[in-house]
Amino acid sequence: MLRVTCAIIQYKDKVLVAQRSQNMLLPLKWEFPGGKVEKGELDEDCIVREIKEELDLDIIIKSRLTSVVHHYDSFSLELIPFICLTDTPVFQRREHAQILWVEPTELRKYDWAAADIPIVEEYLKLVNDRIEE
Ligand SMILES: Nc1nc2c([nH]c(=O)n2[C@@H]2O[C@H](COP(=O)(O)OP(=O)(O)OP(=O)(O)O)[C@@H](O)[C@H]2O)c(=O)[nH]1
Repeated sequence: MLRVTCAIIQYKDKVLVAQRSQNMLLPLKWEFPGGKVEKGELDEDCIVREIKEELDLDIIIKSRLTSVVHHYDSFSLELIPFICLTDTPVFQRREHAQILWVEPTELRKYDWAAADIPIVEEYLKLVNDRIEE
């Protein structure tokens, strides 16, 4: 099965969300940036590489969330999410239609790729648990 990593990148109180471009698979759906794990590559190395390639952003990995197996009509994937940190909000937009820093409370507004929905929910639960502590 296709292994894909994605990053919930945090900067201060915001997280980065990206809209796939019209000519990508799942056009105009929102996702967390990332990409396919290469042969022999560690998931952790993949996400750091993809974020550097797609956004020219340096990240450090904070934690890993639960992987999601999802079956789209034309392919299946395992999506492996990481919570990551960066120390600058400045990124390059190289592949996506839009990339935005948003408040976690806004995350549910976006038209997510279906595989990302459980990841958004797990992340929101973590953020909310932290606020209630
Ligand atoms: N990056 C990313 N891909 C996702 C997410 N959710 C999701 O279903 N996908 C799907 O996972 C697949 C691989 O993602 P990708 O196109 O970013 O991978 P990549 O950069 O390595 O592709 P490339 O072969 O064009 O270089 C895509 O079909 C995409 O639709 C997500 O949150 N982030």
